[in-house]
Amino acid sequence: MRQPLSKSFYHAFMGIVATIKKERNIKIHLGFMIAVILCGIYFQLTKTEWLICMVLFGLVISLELVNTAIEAVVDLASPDYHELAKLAKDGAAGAVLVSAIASAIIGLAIFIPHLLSKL
Ligand SMILES: Nc1ncnc2c1ncn2[C@@H]1O[C@H](COP(=O)(O)OP(=O)(O)OP(=O)(O)O)[C@@H](O)[C@H]1O
Repeated sequence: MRQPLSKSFYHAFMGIVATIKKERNIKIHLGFMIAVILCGIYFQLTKTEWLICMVLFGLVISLELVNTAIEAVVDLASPDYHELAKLAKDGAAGAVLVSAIASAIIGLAIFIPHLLSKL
């Protein structure tokens, strides 16, 4: 059944809120995000650098939301140990890890030159 667009947005927003409440990892990512924004303001990042940061924030947070959704579905479908459940959970967690490592490397490439220019 189709639901109004405003209701879809409401459910999507509540999904984000529920994940933030439930998952420790997304809180850590949000903490890093706030730290990067504060550092970005301090170092006066260029427009392109801000856009790159925004894409990376979106990527990591989105993957964390998908990871939590996969964990919930796996717990529902396979409460007992199963190799496929393990593959699904570990693969989803791996996707978050890959995006976080890539973001950290790109973040360092953006911030280190700004840091050096201040010395
Ligand atoms: N039903 C299952 N079958 C097989 N392995 C599982 C199952 N549930 C969890 N695991 C294994 O245990 C690991 C931890 O899962 P668990 O659900 O306890 O934590 P998590 O919710 O994935 O972790 P976090 O909340 O920190 O992201 C998984 O990555 C997976 O390797």
